[in-house]
This record gives sequence, structure tokens and C-alpha cells, in this order.
Amino acid sequence: MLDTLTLKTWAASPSIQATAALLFFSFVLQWYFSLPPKPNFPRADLDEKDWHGSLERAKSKFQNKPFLFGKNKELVIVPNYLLEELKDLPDAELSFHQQVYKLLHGKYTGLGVNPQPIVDSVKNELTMNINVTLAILQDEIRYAVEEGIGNLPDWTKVNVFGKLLRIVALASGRIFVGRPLSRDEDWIDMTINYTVDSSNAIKDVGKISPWLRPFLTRFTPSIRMSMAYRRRVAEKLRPQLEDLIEASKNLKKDDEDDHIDILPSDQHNLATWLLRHYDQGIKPTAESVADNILSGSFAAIHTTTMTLTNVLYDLAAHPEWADILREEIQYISAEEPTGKLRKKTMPKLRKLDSFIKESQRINPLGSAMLQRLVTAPKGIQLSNGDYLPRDSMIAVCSARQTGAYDPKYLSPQPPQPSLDEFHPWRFSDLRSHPGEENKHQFVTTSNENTVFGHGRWACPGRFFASNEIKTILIQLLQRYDIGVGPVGQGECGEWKRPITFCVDMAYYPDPSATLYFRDRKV
Ligand code: HEM
Repeated sequence: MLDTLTLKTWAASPSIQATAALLFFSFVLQWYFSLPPKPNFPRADLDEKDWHGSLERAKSKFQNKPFLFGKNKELVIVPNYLLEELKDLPDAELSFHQQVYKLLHGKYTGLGVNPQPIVDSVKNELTMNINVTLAILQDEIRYAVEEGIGNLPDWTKVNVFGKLLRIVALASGRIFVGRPLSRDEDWIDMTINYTVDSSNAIKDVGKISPWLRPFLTRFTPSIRMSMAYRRRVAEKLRPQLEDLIEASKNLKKDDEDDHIDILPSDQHNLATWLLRHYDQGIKPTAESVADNILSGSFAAIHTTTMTLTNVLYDLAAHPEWADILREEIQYISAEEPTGKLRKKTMPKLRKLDSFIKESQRINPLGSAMLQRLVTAPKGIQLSNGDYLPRDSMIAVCSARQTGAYDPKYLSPQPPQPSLDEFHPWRFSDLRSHPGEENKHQFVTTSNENTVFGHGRWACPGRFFASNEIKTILIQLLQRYDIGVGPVGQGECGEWKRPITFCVDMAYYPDPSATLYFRDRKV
């Protein structure tokens, strides 16, 4: 055995020290050269008080060339036309999920882990069953509007964001987990606040040095709170899922005698659809289903509410547009034998669709969309000669910055109103041209129109969102007059559309703003 004295003698030997130093440096060099090269693009100037303006200026400065943008974690902003070759690359080359996992600090927050069941069930069953869910949505939204806003014989101030958040949570909950759970106060509160609390947890992990995260995050209050949420949601869901989970344990993936099909139709909801999409060998548990439902709520509730809030702010500022929409709704509803709108009727509401899309064009969720992580071991060689090294994070500009909807991407007739202008019928006008009828819809994505992403990972919930948003708007427009001022004024004098806030690269409508509502006298 080596004694301490021998070890000390060895350590003091110059030749041993030199060999150790050599080994250490060769290890460092090896590690250094195995690191992927840094992206080699010009860096955009960033004015931290104005991220959007900085991005816009960079976009016009670098034209159709990629550039680096950001503060600590720089994104490579690639020109939109390159999406054509990037949008459908597999996860092993360009990954959405790994980027999301990284951005959400999934290792510590538990967010973004195994999202496949929720993505697949939204993409398949939720989208395919819109004819069934649309009727249920109309009932639930009628209940939610009555409960949340109710009768307003006189002009009354309404905090739109807060009211819509609850209406959207009730409507989504009805389709995600069904009644009675969807109306349970604790459940509503959890699905709404989970987004806010998770966002706090993500921010808090970001503040801790990466070396200390494995030790400190377990004591971080916001993370403990979000874990506690998930346990509470699992407890709420457990009674509903226990029998199904038990049955699914014996189910083969291609089993024709699917246990879910034996359920009564009122138990068909996202939570039960999810169970079909677990990989064989992975047994669903109430906890894992709860995680997926919370991820769905995280993806759905605030995005839908912000889109709707912007639309209402735009409508209130211009009541004359609201009247045109009411006429269209009345005309199309009159064709419905039961008075309820059906899946096949919704596409006829072209003006409504155009209005929502134009509002979203002017008010996207953020100025850089489609964030992805380059996972290809050798990086990605682009057709324009540029090279994206492994581990670089890329994104494209969204509608406000892209010159997206530049008339050159659209049909030339009729001449397009200026892109700086809010033109509510921009897209319905375009659809009035032969061959264009099914293009330019709210749910349509393209290289330039990226508010729902584009390609392999484009938002699978956008078809559901479109129907939910339209159903809520239809009921509000039929029931209330809406204005920015105390007697229903549109934009005039001191009465203006509520503002949009910008935080880094995100936009959101002022959540504390109020509009004025009054029962319509028809
Ligand atoms: C107006 C409302 C919504 C907006 C603006 C929106 C936007 C987005 C965006 C930008 C993405 C990322 C796409 C990409 O980077 O390519 C996304 C993903 C996703 N959205 Fe939505 N979304 C909305 C509503 C919904 C709803 C209602 C649901 C569920 C019912 C939903 C479920 C999802 C899911 C599951 C993903 C992840 C897709 C994947 O991992 O492949 N979204 N959404």
C-alpha cells in the first residue's frame, strides 16, 4: 500500500508534476475542440428598453441574412424564407421539444417532460372531434358568460382580461376534463394560476447559477409550489382516471377493443384521449396525466385569452366594425336549423375570421417565434451558404417584423391596404378571389405567418382555439354593446384602445384595462 510519505514524494517530483500538467492541458484542449463552434453571424445592437424596435432595425439592416440577437442567450434570427428548408427537419437535427425543455428549465421545474401524449391527443382526437366539442363549447360558454358578466342593463366597466381568463378556463376545462371537475373552483384556480406560478418557477431557476441548481432548486418556493400544484391536480383527476388507467395497463397500442370507446360519450375528453398516446411500456399514472393536462392548460389558456382580449380591444375601439360582424353572424346563424353553429358552418364566418387574424397580425404573442435548438451533431448547412453550429438556438421574426404579409407573398388583387394599418377585412378580401377561398385563414400558417409556428411543430391546438375564440366572440357580440368609453364610445378624444405591453420579446394586452359593456337593445 502507498503510504502518505511516498505520495508526497511523488507529488513533489518535477517530472510527475509536468506529466500531470500535460495531461490536464491535453484534456482541456480536447474538451475545447470538441465544443461546437459558436455561430458566426453579425451581432445586432440591442436597446434593452426596446427589444422589438431593436429587432425591427436589425431585420432591415441585415435584410435576408441571419444575425445574432439577445442579451445573455443569443438567438440566431434566420430570415423567414429559410423556414422552407428548416420547418420539417426531424428532432435529431432541429428540435422544438429540446429547446422548450431548455427554456422551461425542465430538469428542475418538471415542465416540458414527455409532452407527446398531450401533443398527439390535441392533434388527433381534439381536432377530429370539433363537431362534437363545438356544441358543448356553446353551452359552456353561455353558462360562463352568464356567470362571469351576466345582465348589464346600463353601461358598466368590465375588466376584460380577468373575465375572459375565467370564461376560457371554464370552456377549455369542459373539453379537457369534463364536468363536474371543470367547474370545481379549486380546479379553475389551479389551471389559471399554474401558468403564472410556473413562469415564476422558470424565472427563479434562471436566477440561480447552473452549478448550484441541483442543490438550491429543491428549496425554491416557486418550484415547490408548482410541484405541489401538480400533486393537487393529480389528486383531483385520480377518481376519474383510476378505472381507465387500470384498463389501459392491459391495452396493446393497436388494440381494436379500445377501452376508451366503451365510455359514455360525456366522458370523452382530453384527459381520457391522452391515455391512447402513451408509448408501450410507459404506464400512465394520475400524476403523469395531470402533468400533461397542466401542459395543455399552460399552452392553451393564456394564449387564447390574450388573443381574445386584443380582439375585444380592437372591436371596442371601432364599434362600426362590430356591427358588420353582427350582421354576418346573424346571416350565417339564420341558416342553422337548431340555432347552434356547426363545424361546417364556422368557415362561412369569413369576416370574423379575418378580423381575428388581423388583430393577431398586429398583436402577435412575441416578436421572435419558432425557437429551435440545433441538435444535428455536425450542425446544419443552409442553402444560402450559411452554417448553423450544433447547440445554436434559432428563431424567426413574427408578423410585425417580417414584412410578413408583404403584398409580394399575397395575391396582387385587390391592392393591399398599408401593412401599418389595421384593416379588418384584409384576409376576407383576399379570400374573395377565385382559388384563394381556403387560404389566408386564421389557422393558416406559412413562412411569413408564424404566430402559431409553422411546419412539423405548428400549434396543434389552433383549430380548437379558433372555434373557441369565435364562439366566445359571437356570444359577446350578440349579447352586448362594447365600447372604450363610459357610454360605449369608440376611439375618440381621451378614449383610446387599451395599450399593449412589451417585455423583452413578448407582447401582451394591458390585463388591467377596462371596457364598457351594456346589454344590447334589439
Ligand atoms: C390563440 C391561441 C394560441 C396560440 C397563439 C398558440 C400558439 C402556439 C405556438 C406559437 C406554438 C409553438 C409552435 C412552434 O414553435 O412551431 C404552440 C404550440 C402548442 N400549442 Fe398552441 N397556441 C394557442 C392555443 C392552443 C390551444 C387552445 C391548445 C390546446 C388545446 C394549444 C396546444 C399547443 C401544444 C400542445 C403545443 C406544442 C406542440 C408540440 O410540442 O409539437 N395551443 N402554440
